[in-house]
Amino acid sequence: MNPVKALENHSQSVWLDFLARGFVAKGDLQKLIDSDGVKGVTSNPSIFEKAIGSSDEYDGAIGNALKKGDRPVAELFEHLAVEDIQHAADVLRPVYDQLNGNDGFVSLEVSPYLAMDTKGTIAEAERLWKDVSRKNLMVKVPATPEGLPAIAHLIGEGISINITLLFSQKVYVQVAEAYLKGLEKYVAGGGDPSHVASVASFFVSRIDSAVDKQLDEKIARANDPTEKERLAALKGKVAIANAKLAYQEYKRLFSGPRWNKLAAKGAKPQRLLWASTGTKNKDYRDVLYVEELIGPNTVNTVPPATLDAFRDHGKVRDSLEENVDEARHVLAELEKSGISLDAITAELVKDGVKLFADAADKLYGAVAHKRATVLGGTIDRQDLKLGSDIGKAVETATEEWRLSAKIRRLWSHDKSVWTGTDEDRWLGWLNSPAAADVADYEDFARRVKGQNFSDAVVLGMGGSSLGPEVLAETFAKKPGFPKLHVLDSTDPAQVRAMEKAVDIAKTLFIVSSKSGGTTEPNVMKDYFFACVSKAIGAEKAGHRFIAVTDPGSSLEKLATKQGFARIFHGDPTIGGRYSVLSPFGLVPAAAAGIDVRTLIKQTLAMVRSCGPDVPPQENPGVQLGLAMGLAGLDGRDKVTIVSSKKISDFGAWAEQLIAESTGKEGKGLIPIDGEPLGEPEIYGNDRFFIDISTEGESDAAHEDKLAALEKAGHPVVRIVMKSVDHIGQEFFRFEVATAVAGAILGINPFNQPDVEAAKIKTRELTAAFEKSGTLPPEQPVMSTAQADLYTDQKNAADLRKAGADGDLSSWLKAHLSRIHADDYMALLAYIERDHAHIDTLQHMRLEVRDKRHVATCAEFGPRFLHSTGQAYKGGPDSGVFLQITADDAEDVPVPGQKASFGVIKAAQARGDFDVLTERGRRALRVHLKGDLDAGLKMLDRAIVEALN
Ligand SMILES: O=P(O)(O)OC[C@H]1O[C@](O)(CO)[C@@H](O)[C@@H]1O
Ligand SMILES: O=C[C@H](O)[C@H](O)COP(=O)(O)O
Repeated sequence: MNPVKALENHSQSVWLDFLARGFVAKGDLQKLIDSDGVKGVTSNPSIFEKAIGSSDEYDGAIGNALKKGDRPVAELFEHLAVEDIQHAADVLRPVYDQLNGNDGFVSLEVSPYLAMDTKGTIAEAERLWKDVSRKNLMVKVPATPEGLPAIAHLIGEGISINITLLFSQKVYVQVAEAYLKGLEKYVAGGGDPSHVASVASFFVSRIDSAVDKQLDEKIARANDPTEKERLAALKGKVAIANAKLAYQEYKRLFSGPRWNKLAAKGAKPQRLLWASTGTKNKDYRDVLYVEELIGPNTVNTVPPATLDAFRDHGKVRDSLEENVDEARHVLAELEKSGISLDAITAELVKDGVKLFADAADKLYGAVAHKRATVLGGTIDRQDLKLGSDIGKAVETATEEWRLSAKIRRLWSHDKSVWTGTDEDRWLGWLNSPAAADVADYEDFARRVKGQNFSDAVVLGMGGSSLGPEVLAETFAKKPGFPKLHVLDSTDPAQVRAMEKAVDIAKTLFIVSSKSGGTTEPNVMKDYFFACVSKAIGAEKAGHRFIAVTDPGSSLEKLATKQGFARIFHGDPTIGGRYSVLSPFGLVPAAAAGIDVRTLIKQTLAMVRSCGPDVPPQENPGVQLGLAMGLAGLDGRDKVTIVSSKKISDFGAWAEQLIAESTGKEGKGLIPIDGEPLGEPEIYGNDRFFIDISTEGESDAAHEDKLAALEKAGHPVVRIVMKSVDHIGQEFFRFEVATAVAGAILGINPFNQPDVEAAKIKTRELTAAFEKSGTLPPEQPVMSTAQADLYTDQKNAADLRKAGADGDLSSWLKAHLSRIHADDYMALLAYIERDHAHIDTLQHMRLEVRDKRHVATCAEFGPRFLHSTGQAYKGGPDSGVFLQITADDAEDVPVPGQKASFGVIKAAQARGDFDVLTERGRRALRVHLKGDLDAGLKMLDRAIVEALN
């Protein structure tokens, strides 16, 4: 008789420790049921990894599943696994029915990532039970300390459970106890226990592998030949002895009054299942762990090779209760040898969880890769060319992130990914795209359209303005919708320019401030509220205003009082710079007629690509973040963003995200936005390039330049967006990347401690103004008819030492001579941000870059204060700053207060400058007098001269 089939005569069931789609579909499982009497199937993450991850068997199924809609990688895997388990369960169903539900089971394991999470295990097991929806399913739960209560709970709900990763007799008793407790609860609740089944998967061969290793070490060290022999005699014996004794416990546990009471109600004993029965040591018989463990009411789940071997040459006898005393002796001998089986089994549980988690990582990585391949251009491409040093560092960190589950921890709001301060409170952005109330945005958009507004103006700063600005600059005006503008300045000329650019009587104002307390949006609101009141009457003015603010803010109160048309609430667990995919970006988007539904849909593809279930290696956000962070630690901390024409404003948003998030505690990344791409010679070794464009935009000349940079040893990241409609994908990718880079740099990427310092100084100055009507006097270090120069004593002394004397040129020369390799130079201009001024500043910065081979920034105040300003003050001390202020040709009053826009701007510039110099930064302020354009030209010439 077929030895496998013969096991039936010994009341032992054989299950198959294997599963694959084709194997079931082609009828191979059925054949084993028919010929060998196989009565069940077990799966585990390693089995699925081999089936799905290491073959192309499932590629078609993955493609089909994705045709019905994209989904997270874990869900995609689960979809395939559930289908496989259902197919196998259906093939085994006749066995189940024939044996009255006593056999014919298929097992599916909960995620190994949940092995230390009771609640998570319960939720997942319940979900799998429901999704598979087959009576002959067993959900596998590990026998970890956290798994045990989950087992009792799930059995208590009538769910059949296979307890896995069980190695020790002591834990086995706890497992049986959990089963009994669960059954008692189920029965007490009126459940019929005859529908509940359970097996305790007692692992065998892994024990021998671990014990033999220690025995071999002891044998090698022992001098006494008798001792060597005694130790050698234990090899290959312990696992079987351990299992035999567990079976004795089984007999005890499933007899006696407590059990009889349950049995009387129809409960089935929880059978011991011998798992891990494939022989690992080639010196042992390949059927060892089957032959020696044959006994009634047990199961042996065997891998296909062991099944074949046993069919071929297995010997069947009732072996399980043979030599039980000998088994005790083997374990006592082991103890005597100083080898602790308890320690080994405890280690094996941990190791088992890790092995299955490793397999799951590999599996999820493979599924993520297949998903990305099927979706193709739906997900924006990213190509990292990092060079060997940074490349290797990223590889090492990728493995470290995988091993320490950091991306899953990041998604589960674990602050220990960063500094352990309060980062867990600032992660709402991870879910904001999925949580977006698209229907509400669409309704809002319809209402806006219905009112025939000519313009919509966002009044806000930093995170509240830069995202909307990217949208306004990237998307063309939509027919029927207002043109979107953004105002983020206190410069009087800029405020007036906006007033002139729009038709006040037909404009919608969106006042955006998370805190509600930021000075700029409040004064801008006061100004335009007065303008609108004048144009259409005070009582109607509120109808033209919308507020976007966090619940309970002062802005919300004011908006309610002034009768704003609508108040959208932000999420207080999202910081400003991470808020673009929340109402702060989506309200302006909807107002401008941008298709929010499509924007969110496209974004979610990247959210899934960066998900907790996508291992670091395949996770584009993690890869970019590791590269940015590690390059930064390697001295390449100038993240140079090269945005193509169609998304030219993207860098302005990314700049805030990167600088305000990472630039603190003397560390951080300095984003460089707006420098056109140059030849390799003009760059120092402190650069990290990110080239971002939409498909088809790049040309050969641009590609050659990037290739030359790569060749010169600069790390270059290329991101190609399918179209501008994918902008949300880039917002999300960069948010994840920045959070990851923050972890690498060891800072809290969600606070902005140094911005506050400048705000305090500004408040002091404006308060002084409100009292006295003037700002406190200041003393220039040099004064001419065209310009005054200001700085603190320390800077002045240093500059004088470096040759600064009576003229502007000498001061500038001295200042610019302080720029050294790997420094950056930043122009901080508190003037109107218009095309002409942007061009002038560009000319100045490029002169500095090309002559000094350093990174440059051209920023406008006060907007950069809410953006890169954090890094300039709190980041690495490698900045050389030239602040530019000017007389305002025309000042603009702020209704209801003494301080005008011009005064506020002046106070902001001084507050900023004071903090820079207090922090010992190299800073000089030039105040241009008279005509601004003439002054700028003069300064431009002076800079060129100073550089030559
Ligand atoms: O939305 P709020 O609260 O007005 O803040 C605007 C900006 O100011 C900052 O807090 C910095 O000052 C940014 O982080 C933020 O995006
Ligand atoms: O339930 C089955 C177990 O997961 C399997 O038997 C483990 O076997 P291994 O030790 O060969 O990995």
